[in-house]
Amino acid sequence: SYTIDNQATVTPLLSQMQASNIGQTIVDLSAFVNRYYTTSGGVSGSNWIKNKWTDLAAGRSNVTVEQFTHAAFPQKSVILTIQGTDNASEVVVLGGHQDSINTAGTTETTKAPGADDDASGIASLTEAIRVMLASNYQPRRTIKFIAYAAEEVGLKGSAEIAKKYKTDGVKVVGVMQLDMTNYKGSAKDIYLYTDYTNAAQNTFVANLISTYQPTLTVGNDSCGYGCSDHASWHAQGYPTSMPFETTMSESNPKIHGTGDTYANMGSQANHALKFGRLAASFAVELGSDGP
Ligand SMILES: N[C@H](Cc1ccc(I)cc1)C(=O)NO
Ligand SMILES: [Zn+2]
Ligand SMILES: [Zn+2]
Repeated sequence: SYTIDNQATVTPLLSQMQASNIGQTIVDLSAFVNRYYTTSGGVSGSNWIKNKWTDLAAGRSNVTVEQFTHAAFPQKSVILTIQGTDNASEVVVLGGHQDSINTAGTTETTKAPGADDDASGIASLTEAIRVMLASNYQPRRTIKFIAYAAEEVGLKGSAEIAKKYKTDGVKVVGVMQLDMTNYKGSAKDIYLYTDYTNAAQNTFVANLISTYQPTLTVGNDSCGYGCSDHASWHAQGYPTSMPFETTMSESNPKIHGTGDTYANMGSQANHALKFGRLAASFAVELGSDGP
């Protein structure tokens, strides 16, 4: 039962979140020549996220940041864990992918800034992490933020992690995927994708938006294939949601090339802020539930 009853905690967090911080993270991540899963840029991008999230976690005894080593490629996923208190065995997952790609072929020197796809998602999550940790928020459930490696080449990072969690019997109660959050290409603000996701959780996400961001408009659409890392978790039977920046037909035409830049999104992160706020409300409302 998806109750929304943590307004006293969530509302102040959302007001502390700033588009400028999200924009800076997009700029920093898209400064790597690329973040491809097999290049030095991909390895460096992973280390950048690890260091950034470690800085945010400083001084918090119940917060850890680790890199997940993948068997088949060098780029590591990054996992920040906020350990729960009295319901810690139940886990809430929020993710985005850190890798970028240039469909012309991505070598050591090929430009693939990946500002929207998916530095924007990582940046939205990072701002949610910042305010949650700065406010010393203590969840009852365990909350995990994950920057997946190797999404562009077949959801490889998330597939390995989701399979491991299933094998280990981890009770993941909900997953949110943020992949592309800053290109405002459609009429409505947030589109909840209906395939490879969970309908009941999607209704909860829509209710989070109407409760905490009532001026925003919500639509639905579908990808028709496993279009991001939520599909890896869905395959393992976990409930997922993917709030997306546009309809499928109006998606960002610049992705997977040299033009996916912060400048080409107007050098502002106002759209991504909506998704960061949605991520924070999802994390706190689900994270605050007891056993
Ligand atoms: N396939 C996805 C991009 C993508 C995802 C959803 C929609 I709608 C349009 C485009 C991808 O490249 N993820 O990194
Ligand atoms: Zn992509
Ligand atoms: Zn993507």
